[in-house]
Amino acid sequence: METLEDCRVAIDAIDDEVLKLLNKRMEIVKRVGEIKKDSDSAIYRPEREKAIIQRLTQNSMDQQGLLNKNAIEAIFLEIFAVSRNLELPERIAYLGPEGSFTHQAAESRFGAMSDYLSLSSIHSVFKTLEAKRAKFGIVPIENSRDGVVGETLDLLAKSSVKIVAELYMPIHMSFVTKAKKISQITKIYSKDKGFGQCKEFLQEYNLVNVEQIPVESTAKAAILASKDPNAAALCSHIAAKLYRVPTMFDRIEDDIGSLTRFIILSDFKNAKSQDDKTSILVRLKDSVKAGSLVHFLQDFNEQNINLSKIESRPSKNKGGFDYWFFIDFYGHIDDEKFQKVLQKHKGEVTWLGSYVKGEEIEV
Ligand SMILES: C=C(O[C@@H]1C=C(C(=O)O)C=C[C@H]1O)C(=O)O
Repeated sequence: METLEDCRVAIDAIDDEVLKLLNKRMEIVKRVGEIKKDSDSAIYRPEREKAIIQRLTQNSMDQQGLLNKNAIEAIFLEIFAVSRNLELPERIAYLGPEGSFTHQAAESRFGAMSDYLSLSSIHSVFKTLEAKRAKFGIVPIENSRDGVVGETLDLLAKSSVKIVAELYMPIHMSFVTKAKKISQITKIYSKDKGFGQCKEFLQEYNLVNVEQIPVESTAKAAILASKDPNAAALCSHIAAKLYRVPTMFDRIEDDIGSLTRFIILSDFKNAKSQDDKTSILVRLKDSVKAGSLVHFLQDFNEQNINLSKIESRPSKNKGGFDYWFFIDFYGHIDDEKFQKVLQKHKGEVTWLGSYVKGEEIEV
């Protein structure tokens, strides 16, 4: 294969094969959809998707192929999304506006072709799921730098919707503008936190004296920058793409390692996998009595269950100081050892979801 033309002929032939195989795959996917419909089971099976990616990554390594895990994930997550839509199109509600980081997280899981619903608050995402106006919801739950999103925890405590998956996404900020030169920029839009996250960049590029205008979201900032050739925005790259504002600098955040954990909400229970996490809400009968939390945690310890997180929140139920605990642990709600703990704490534990342990996704 010496010439460009030869290579292109070979690529075309391979693409024809790939397409044939994809169509063959989709025929089987349709049958899976019918089987699931007959048995009334969930379309989205994150544990199966994760197992496929792991198997293919291993295959690729064994074959010494050029595709690494990130590349395989990028291709196959899109294939899964198209497959699920073929089985049954299901709407996904997310914390908007379009171009928000949550939108980016949603697209990374549900692909570009799904039926999305942008909502203006976390509360509306929960309400929409409860009213069955969408099958899935996606909201942020914590950031590695800023801590938990209190509204999400409080709504999980009240709502019947369950966590069915989690994912961790690096939060990268871009400096976007229609201006040709940095010196032409007279104002910068972003969310207040956006300015806070990019202080060093603004200093380095002598932009601290340029007018900074805080707006409701980084996506709104991108919209405003798209309308003014002398304005810039600090926003996500998806917002820049969506509102067609060219990126001047990428990854301008001060803290490169900042990750946000997002949860995917729905109304079903996942089957067990090899690598699960479970979230529960614990309302101890006497949360402030010395030792009551210690005793509760000791029961986990005795069963050899490892916790990944514990967070206390004011219950907002009583006048004084009364706390609830949000606990994440490794395992599934149906594990025998967790059922043993549950037996001892009847009435104190609410199950919030069991799901495959999430990984950091590349964006
Ligand atoms: C096809 C299925 O449904 C969905 C799509 C998958 C796929 O395209 O491979 C895998 C898991 C499910 O989220 C299935 O459950 O096997």
